[in-house]
Amino acid sequence: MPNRDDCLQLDAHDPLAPLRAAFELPPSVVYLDGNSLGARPRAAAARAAQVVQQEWGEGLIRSWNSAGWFALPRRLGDRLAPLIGAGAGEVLVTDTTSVNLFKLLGALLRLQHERDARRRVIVSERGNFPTDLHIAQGLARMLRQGHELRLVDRAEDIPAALGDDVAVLMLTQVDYRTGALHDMAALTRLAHERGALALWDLAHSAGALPVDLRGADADAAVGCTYKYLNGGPGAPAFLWIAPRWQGVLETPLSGWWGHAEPFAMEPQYRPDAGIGRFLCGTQGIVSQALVECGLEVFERTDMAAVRHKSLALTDLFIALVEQRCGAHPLTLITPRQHERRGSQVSWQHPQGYAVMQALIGRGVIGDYREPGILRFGFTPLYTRFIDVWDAVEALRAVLDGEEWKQERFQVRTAVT
Ligand SMILES: Cc1ncc(COP(=O)(O)O)c(C=O)c1O
Ligand SMILES: Nc1c(O)cccc1C(=O)C[C@H](N)C(=O)O
Repeated sequence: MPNRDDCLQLDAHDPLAPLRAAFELPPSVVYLDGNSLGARPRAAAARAAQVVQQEWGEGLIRSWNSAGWFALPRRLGDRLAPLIGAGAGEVLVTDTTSVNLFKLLGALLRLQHERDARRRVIVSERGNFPTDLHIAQGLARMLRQGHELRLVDRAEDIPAALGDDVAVLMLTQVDYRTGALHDMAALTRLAHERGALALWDLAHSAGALPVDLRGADADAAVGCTYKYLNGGPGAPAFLWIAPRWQGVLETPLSGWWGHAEPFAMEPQYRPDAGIGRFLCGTQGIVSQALVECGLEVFERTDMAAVRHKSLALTDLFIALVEQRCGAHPLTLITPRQHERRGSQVSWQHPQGYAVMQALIGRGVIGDYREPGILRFGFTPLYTRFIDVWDAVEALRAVLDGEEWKQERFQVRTAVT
């Protein structure tokens, strides 16, 4: 079993180690929550100042053209595309993940309705991130055509749920609670064999592991930029549409930014021929601009190297927790098999909330999800092997010393 010096050696030989300098991280903190909010790229502060002072302050309205503001959602989409196995002109950075889900699910349901109106079921997992399910529920209610959500409790039950009434299989590739990774290609193939379309949420996979949307033959996808892509709090999300559906799918949010000629100011909506039709209205440019700082860092490595380190970090974390905290009631809920694991590790503990607060009190930042889940995200661009060691030592101290029993660690905050 590795010791602290071994971890330092692993860092010394890590080809990704130099990338940590691209991020601002407090020296006293071990940050293991990049699966919720990624760390700040150092370049983001200067970029924000440039947008606010020069582009907005001096350029004023001219900056929509001269600073490329109007083109940002497409330009960022093209820059993000290689990370998710997409091509140029197939991705937009825009709106939120929830809103993009609404647009794409609405578009896919409409397409299926035209092909076979009996297909009115959306299949997903009960454990999917709540917003995905809420958006589907809201759409189904709004459409008033008898659409419904069919939820399975276990991934093994997905095939049986894909009956001939299914319109869309809507899944999140990496589960936000357990970190379990779906086989996107196999499930998409199965959906297609059954006549359904496949819509993927990449919130916990984009920037965390190699994603191949085209290779998997997926139909559409959404994802966040504020997690592993380090775009900043509330940074705009992204959406992808398969080449075969470009110019075919219609957005239910037909706003002027998606018009073929926004500045023709026509009263009649006429969609852009390509991905642009999935824009809706004016974008938050300060937030958009910062996404670029996160994407730039990925251009200094490749996703195979990121995945290699991610698995090494999560393997080490699992092994050390089992060895050094083995006397405590911690249950691993993340799959051990590499092909089934994203870039996070989750443990269930009867006092999970208080344990996480005590850990944060020691400067080791993960987060907590119901029921009783301690969640640790590993971002290979900036997480070191020594961070893994120090996090496990802090967890051991919290558990051995029963620090979590302190009153202050029982207080529930709004965001956990
Ligand atoms: C799988 C998944 N989808 C969507 C979201 C969030 O969507 P939004 O950015 O619209 O709040 C999250 C996390 O917040 C998530 O984990
Ligand atoms: N989107 C978040 C937010 O608005 C506030 C706090 C956390 C988040 C998150 O991203 C949570 C995250 N999607 C999760 O997996 O739980």
